[in-house]
Amino acid sequence: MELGWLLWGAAVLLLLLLLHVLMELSPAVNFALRIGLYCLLCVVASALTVPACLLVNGGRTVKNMRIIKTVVKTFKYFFGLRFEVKGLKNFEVEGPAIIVSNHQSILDMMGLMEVLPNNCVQVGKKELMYTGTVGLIIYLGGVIFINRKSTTSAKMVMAEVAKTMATDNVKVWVYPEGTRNCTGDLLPFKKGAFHLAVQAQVPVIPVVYSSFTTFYNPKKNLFTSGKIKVEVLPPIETKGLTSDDVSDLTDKCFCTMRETLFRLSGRPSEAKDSS
Ligand SMILES: CCCCCCCCCCCCCCCC(=O)SCCNC(=O)CCNC(=O)[C@H](O)C(C)(C)COP(=O)(O)OP(=O)(O)OC[C@H]1O[C@@H](n2cnc3c(N)ncnc32)[C@H](O)[C@@H]1OP(=O)(O)O
Ligand SMILES: CCCCCCCC/C=C\CCCCCCCC(=O)OC[C@@H](O)COP(=O)(O)O
Repeated sequence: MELGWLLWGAAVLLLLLLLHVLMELSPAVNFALRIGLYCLLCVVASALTVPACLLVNGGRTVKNMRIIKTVVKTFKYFFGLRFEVKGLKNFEVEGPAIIVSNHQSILDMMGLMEVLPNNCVQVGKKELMYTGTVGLIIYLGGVIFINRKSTTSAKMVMAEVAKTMATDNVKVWVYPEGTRNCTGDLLPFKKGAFHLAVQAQVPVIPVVYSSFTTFYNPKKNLFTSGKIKVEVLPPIETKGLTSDDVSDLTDKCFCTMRETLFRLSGRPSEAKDSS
């Protein structure tokens, strides 16, 4: 029996050693293992968090986001990631708001939870519902699912949100690029978030994460430890704006966020070029 355990121990040690050597030798293996670990963490942590959410809050509610946030905030230690956050006070607006931020990777869930204010749900693509335990925890957290392939149906869901966010007093977090983009720049913004803000007459709060490109690049199999600067910018008021003003509001927010992204990522000259 004792010899059996000893052999198991030796086998596990050997496996860990082999993985370590492979990770040192091959960036592709290193990248795959680190991303694999992230996905595994999400799946396992979700499986453990689902019962906690059900026991504490009974079902699908934004209150579950507090529990999810507490769990996800520990993930950064596994990957040697650090966040430097500024401007959290800008979240302290009276009542609901639309929060918009840049979206670089699935790793963004760590940055999201690092700063997520209370009573805040995200808008997510409906495909996320079918990611097993992760889909279940996202559902329980109250995420609003949209079908990106159908503008009509996405608009209907968001119009409904515009009606309920005041009564429910929730903030809504939208990634206006509409997809992940890890180029160090922003994609042109979709307008849904800004229509929502104007329809509900609530402020837009931009949040900008510095570029991941120095420590994370799937094309180059790069994923090391790193520091992410996060800035919560002052709210942009929408009181009195109408649907005719949505394009200007979108452009204004885009320019402010792009300038901030370049500043945080150490690219000040390009920020000047874009203005
Ligand atoms: C414990 C362990 C846990 C582990 C883990 C936990 C994680 C727990 C957190 C999970 C968090 C998930 C986070 C997911 C993150 C994503 O899934 S990101 C992807 C999904 N999100 C989005 O796509 C949001 C951004 N997209 C939009 O807002 C888009 O505008 C829409 C609504 C989808 C529409 O798409 P589109 O048709 O391609 O876009 P767009 O060109 O803007 O609109 C077309 C026309 O419709 C108009 N329009 C658009 N929206 C509207 C509107 N609402 N009203 C009126 N007109 C409108 C536009 O003005 C435009 O007309 P024109 O101005 O050109 O005449
Ligand atoms: C029974 C089915 C089993 C399926 C197992 C799937 C396992 C998935 C495991 C881990 C995934 C962790 C994902 C955390 C949530 C990430 C949210 C996110 O970043 O979604 C991407 C979305 O914003 C934009 O998508 P695209 O860039 O347009 O694409």
